[in-house]
Amino acid sequence: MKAPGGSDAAKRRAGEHAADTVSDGDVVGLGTGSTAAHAIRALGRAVDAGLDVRGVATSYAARDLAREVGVPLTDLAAVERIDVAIDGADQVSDDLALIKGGGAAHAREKVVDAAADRFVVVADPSKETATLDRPVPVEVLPDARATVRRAVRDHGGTPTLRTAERKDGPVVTDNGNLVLDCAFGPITAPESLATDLATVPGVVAHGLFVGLADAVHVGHADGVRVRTTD
Ligand SMILES: O=C[C@H](O)[C@H](O)[C@H](O)COP(=O)(O)O
Repeated sequence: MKAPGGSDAAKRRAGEHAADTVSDGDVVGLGTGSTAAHAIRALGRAVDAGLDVRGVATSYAARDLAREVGVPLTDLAAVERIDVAIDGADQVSDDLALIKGGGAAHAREKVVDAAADRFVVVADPSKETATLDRPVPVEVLPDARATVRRAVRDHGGTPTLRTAERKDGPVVTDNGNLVLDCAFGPITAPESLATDLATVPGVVAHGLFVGLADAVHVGHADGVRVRTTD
């Protein structure tokens, strides 16, 4: 479930600004979505100009784009740590908690973003909010969808199975699983909800990213504002 789109120019400024922080020799987590795509394209140009990096893709889409623009890739399964991850978000709260997974890529994104020494979020101002309140994407094992639905309701949420737009039936993730978009209203305690959802059997990964982001680069008409937790 995608957030209503912000300005592409703002996304591009944020993506390019974050790509500029990558150093020679870095292993770089390549996020998914329209904002992270600008960072991948900027990295491709930097590689053309001589930057030596290896990318770790968070989805088929990120991998295909990296190949297209010439960012050399390594496998997620082959790396133990990542120098910097650059990734988008569907919502960013005042204290840099995130909702991710609008493109159903949050399971691999969480592995990559959490493994990064520096996790940089790229966003446009439409993603900023005081309190997270969008539905939380929850990737589930297909056979666990009914039991997970019940558990989400027990935690006060309203789950909706994500359906595909140009295919009949549900969205199937890059990992072969399904996604429940779970509405909780305003999320005043994201850390405890994150723990509750992570412990439900059958949940592969959810889209609440709490305490992971080191910085958020927000693109504006006149430049980029960098937000940190400090
Ligand atoms: O699953 C998708 C990801 O979490 C994206 O990073 C997120 O949906 C933001 O995408 P966009 O930059 O296109 O708004």
